[in-house]
Amino acid sequence: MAHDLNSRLTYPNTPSNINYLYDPALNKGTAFTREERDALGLWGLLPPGINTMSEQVLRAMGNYRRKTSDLEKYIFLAALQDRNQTLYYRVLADYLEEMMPIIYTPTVGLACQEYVHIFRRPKGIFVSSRNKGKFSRILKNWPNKDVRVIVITDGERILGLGDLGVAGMGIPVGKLSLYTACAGIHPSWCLPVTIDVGTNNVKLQNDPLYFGMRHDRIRGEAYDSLIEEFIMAVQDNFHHTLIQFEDFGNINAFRLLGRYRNRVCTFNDDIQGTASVALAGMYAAMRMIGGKLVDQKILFLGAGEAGTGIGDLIVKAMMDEGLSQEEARERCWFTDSKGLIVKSRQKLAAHKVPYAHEFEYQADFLDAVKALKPTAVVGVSGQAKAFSQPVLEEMARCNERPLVFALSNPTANAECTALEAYAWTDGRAVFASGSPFEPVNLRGVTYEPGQGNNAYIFPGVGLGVIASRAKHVTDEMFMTASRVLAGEVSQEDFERGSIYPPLVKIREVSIKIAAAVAEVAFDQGLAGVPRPDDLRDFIQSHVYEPNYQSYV
Ligand SMILES: O=C([O-])CC(=O)C(=O)O
Ligand SMILES: [Mg+2]
Repeated sequence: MAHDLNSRLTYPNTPSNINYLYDPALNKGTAFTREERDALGLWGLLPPGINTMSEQVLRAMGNYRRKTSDLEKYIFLAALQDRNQTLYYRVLADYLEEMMPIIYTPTVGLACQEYVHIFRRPKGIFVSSRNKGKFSRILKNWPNKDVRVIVITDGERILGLGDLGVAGMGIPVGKLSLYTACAGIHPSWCLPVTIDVGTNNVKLQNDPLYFGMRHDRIRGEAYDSLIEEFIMAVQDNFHHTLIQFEDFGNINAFRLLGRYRNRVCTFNDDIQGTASVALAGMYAAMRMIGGKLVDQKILFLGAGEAGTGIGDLIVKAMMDEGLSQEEARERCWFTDSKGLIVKSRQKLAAHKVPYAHEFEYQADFLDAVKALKPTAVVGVSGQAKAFSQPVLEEMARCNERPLVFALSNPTANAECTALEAYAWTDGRAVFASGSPFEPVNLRGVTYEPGQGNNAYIFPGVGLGVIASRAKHVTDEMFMTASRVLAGEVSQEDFERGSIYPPLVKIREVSIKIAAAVAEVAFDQGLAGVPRPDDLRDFIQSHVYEPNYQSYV
């Protein structure tokens, strides 16, 4: 079956000779064999010599490393994806650690900010307020009919960078590259989507090169009906398609998740994927330093999607360990832009209410840390440097091993750097960040903290859901993914200061997560296929390897 998948021709019609060179899904460049050149009429359209894929990788890497800025590297890889998809995924698979910070956070953030300036070719599908009533027809314009996973954004909250309108498209594109690179989801199954409902970013609206809708963001019923139309258009056109919501604003994200999670196959990565990777970090930290999850007192900086998502999943995990919901919630505390969330605060958004405890209000984060003495601080605010020296020193004063998760993205938005986390806690912090940091050397000790990024979660969860054809994506699937991920962290990882496995293992880990998630789908009666005898084999049979197919 694996062979079938990897040798499958994805072209809908019979391609002409030139399509073999210009369709990125078909192109092999100088690697077309003699026999293929004979059969497809390619002689003369290529230099006469024939390269192996390894030689092509060598050339691509030479060109990649010649680029002197990260943005240029991003543009190079985007162009490689546009011309030779197989080689692009080969290079990603072979050099994932090196390329992850380019195709993903932090550089993808910069690429979105510069999107309308660096734009070459469109990737994915754009629907906008202009196309209202025609979404289903627009999806028919997409050449691949077997779409299994969509990542959609409306560009309102791109990483910690805010409203980037249609320029948010870089995010679905990047996430789906990771679906293929990390979990071997076939590229032809992947569809990035941006729904352009306008932007409130005045700078973009006034940029002469901006090519999104220049009106303010549509809100209320008009907005909801565009989303509804899109969700229905997906059901009309494709079967069993997972829809991942990405980087929507808080004002919409929770409501949409609530509305669709039991109707279609969907999840919100910023709420649920981030929650799952953070919970995995907590589980791994408990293995590393001893202690129990239920004994933690967690203070979140930021009460948006990530914060609430993490809080809710941690509460479930604590309930698994015997606490009541009430008791579990009492171990999670939140601050937002107005300070500590407590009972006496007026007009709290619905998702914050369960965490409004009886306590003295604190306007300032440092004061909240001093008053509460948390065992963990989790930064999900997008506010660079909010874990200041006094905050981290206070954490180190009341904890032998304070947990410090600076999860905001990209790197420049992290609540503290790795160096700050170690330097201001005498090297005792258990640190994780959403975006990558270089290893830190402090007084002769080297720390290589892990990346607590949802990239460890969504590709594997997605593969498990796609393979099992699960009807819905459940919290149990994310909790299972957290346990599997935490279990993959080795003693060696702990010794270098990491509570996540190294990125080189991400493919192997994603496949384990996928098998465990599929198991949950079968156990919960949500699967759309019969339970296979060997789950591992079954998952493996859905995994794409970036090798050239033979055309003769
Ligand atoms: O994309 C990432 O690196 C993680 C994420 O979902 C976000 O920050 O919005
Ligand atoms: Mg996101």
